[in-house]
Amino acid sequence: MPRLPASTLSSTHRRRLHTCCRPIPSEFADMGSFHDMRKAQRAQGPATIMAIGTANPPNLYEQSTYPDYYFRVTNSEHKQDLKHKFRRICEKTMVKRRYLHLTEAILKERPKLCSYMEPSFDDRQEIVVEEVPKLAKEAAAKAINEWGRPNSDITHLVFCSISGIDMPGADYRLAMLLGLPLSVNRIMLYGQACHMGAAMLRIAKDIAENNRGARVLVVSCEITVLSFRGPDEHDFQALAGQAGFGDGAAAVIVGAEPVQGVEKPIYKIMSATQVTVPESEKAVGGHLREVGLTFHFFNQLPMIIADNIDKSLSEAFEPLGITDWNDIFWVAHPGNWSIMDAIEVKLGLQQEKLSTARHVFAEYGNMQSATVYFVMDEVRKRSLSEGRATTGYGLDWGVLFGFGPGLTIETVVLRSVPL
Ligand SMILES: CC(C)(COP(=O)(O)OP(=O)(O)OC[C@H]1O[C@@H](n2cnc3c(N)ncnc32)[C@H](O)[C@@H]1OP(=O)(O)O)[C@@H](O)C(=O)NCCC(=O)NCCSC(=O)CC(=O)O
Repeated sequence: MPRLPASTLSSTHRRRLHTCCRPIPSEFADMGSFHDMRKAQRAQGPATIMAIGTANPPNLYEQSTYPDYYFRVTNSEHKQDLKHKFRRICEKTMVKRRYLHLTEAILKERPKLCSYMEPSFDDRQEIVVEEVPKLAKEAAAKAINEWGRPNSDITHLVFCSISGIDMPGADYRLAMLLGLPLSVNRIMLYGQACHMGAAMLRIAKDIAENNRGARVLVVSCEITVLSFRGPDEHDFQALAGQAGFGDGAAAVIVGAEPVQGVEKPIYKIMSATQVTVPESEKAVGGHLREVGLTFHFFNQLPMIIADNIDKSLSEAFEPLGITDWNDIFWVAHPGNWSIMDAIEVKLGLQQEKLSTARHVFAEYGNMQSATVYFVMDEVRKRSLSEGRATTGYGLDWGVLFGFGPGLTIETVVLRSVPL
């Protein structure tokens, strides 16, 4: 199995890499110490993000011309009033452009996807089972390339996608496409939504800190093929979904105790928590049926999120004595423009705090769980290009914030590193 050259790793690192996720070595049995065995299995430092990669399908759609495209390909040109309404909705989103897997050519081959509610699950499923692992591979390969170590050093894979459920799953297909070792420990999370970007960091943190030497490849891939559908004048929510969601994949590599001179920390994950907001089950969600995935949300979603974010932040930052949310850098899942407006007003945030989230949303749309990794990538790149002192726009502490069906709120506390 190819590994880093022996000269690159100290003997301590070599020992750590080899103890990860393997049966307890016999030397510990002789020690007779349960405590020492447990200590040896765990990492000493915090989980650290060491690489980020992103990818999109090649088909770019400008929002300004999307209503014309959408009504043409769905054979809905006769619904001119609805098209005008859709144009206004598209403008309201503030999205400028999006990448989508579906093209006119694909839709011609699969016309059921263009109807409003024709049973079409098989057509949709055939696409996503093939395409989700492929786009995920592009993002993962970029992250692994930045990381600088061989694929064979990945010990865990945590993968999420709303779509593509199959057996063996998209995690298996991705592992094969990347040539990951057969010993890699895989977790596949299907059918969740936007909060999973943050939730997977919570999972990766637990894995990295509890398995010395673990290197976790975290991957998100969202393709909107399950939810694409033609317009209907009585379904505003479906129309709003067609206007705002985009396709994208992202990957990060997480591990504790980075190998000096080989692995380059970007952010340390200091804590990660999830909370479910009571009586908010219908605030945002979806249903997977023969017609594909339908999407639902309350118009009050921005206020529900804004009303609940302060409590999560206070609990997360209380140990650090931070109470002013302008003192931290922000890696936020944007959701939609009104959600960011509501958060900004409620917390009294300076406009620059969510400007990176707004930029990603405008350039790509809502890529659900992948979006927050695009924002994280942009924050560290802008921090570098603007000559800031740290990967967090010069600040030490930051929040990676996500929300999704439940209503589920995820709060991840990040520590930046010096640039
Ligand atoms: C569609 C929107 C741009 C609308 O924004 P606004 O509400 O500010 O705009 P607005 O009030 O002026 O409404 C624009 C047009 O839509 C109409 N409209 C608004 N609400 C309506 C409703 N409930 N039913 C019918 N029509 C409605 C208005 O009358 C108007 O039409 P007219 O012009 O004819 O008067 C926004 O809601 C949006 O971006 N939604 C995208 C979906 C979404 O909310 N995603 C959340 C992501 S959740 C997430 O990220 C987590 C996850 O999914 O897990």
